[in-house]
Amino acid sequence: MLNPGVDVIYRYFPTLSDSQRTQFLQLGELYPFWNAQINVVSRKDIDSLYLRHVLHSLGIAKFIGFVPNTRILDVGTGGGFPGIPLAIFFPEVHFHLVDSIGKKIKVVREVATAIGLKNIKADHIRAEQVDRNYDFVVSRAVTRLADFYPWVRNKLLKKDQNAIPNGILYLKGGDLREEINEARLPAEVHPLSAYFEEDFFETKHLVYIPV
Ligand SMILES: C[S@@+](CC[C@H](N)C(=O)[O-])C[C@H]1O[C@@H](n2cnc3c(N)ncnc32)[C@H](O)[C@@H]1O
Repeated sequence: MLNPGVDVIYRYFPTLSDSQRTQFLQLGELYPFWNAQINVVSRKDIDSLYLRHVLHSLGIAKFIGFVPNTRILDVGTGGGFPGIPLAIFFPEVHFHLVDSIGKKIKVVREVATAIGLKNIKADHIRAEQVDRNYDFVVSRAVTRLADFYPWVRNKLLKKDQNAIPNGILYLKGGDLREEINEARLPAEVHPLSAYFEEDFFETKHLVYIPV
């Protein structure tokens, strides 16, 4: 099957504005360009950018519609996933993208500047060193939940302003039971196959941990 292009994003999110559609379209040129210089997405995956990276990141937007001025930390964002697709989707929400590898943050900044994203700040810093507070922490494929949770549990604001309590929204593949049991957390697991019909999502989940 041919790898889907930006149309897969337009199809699952039919109410995007013209400027959002343009921004998503621009990602299709920017990521192959930057990825050839600084590896942020596995090279075999770059042809499936929209399905495996952009749409996957937007699984979070199917689960929750953040209210304006929500503050979100993306831990271990790499080249900007899930933070950049979410920042395009939620232009009135503030995103802080961090990664411990500086050259990945360079790619995030270059992409954000090129598409005119104003609602993100990207910093080369380890998650453990971030000293601000947020409504939600988002992340994809960084480390096991048992290790991840201690990095971020003190960074969540007590006061909720969204439809669900503040917490962690973690995109994960594979069998999660062992990991969730190990972390001993009150995690909810939401299969992304409930939102997206492509085979890729059969094994993909969104883990929500209210804090
Ligand atoms: C497998 S990559 C995933 C990148 C991105 N989230 C994605 O899904 O494409 C994991 C990333 O987490 C970053 N990372 C690992 N530990 C970190 C920490 N303690 N603080 C910040 N970033 C970290 C790594 O530098 C790497 O870029």
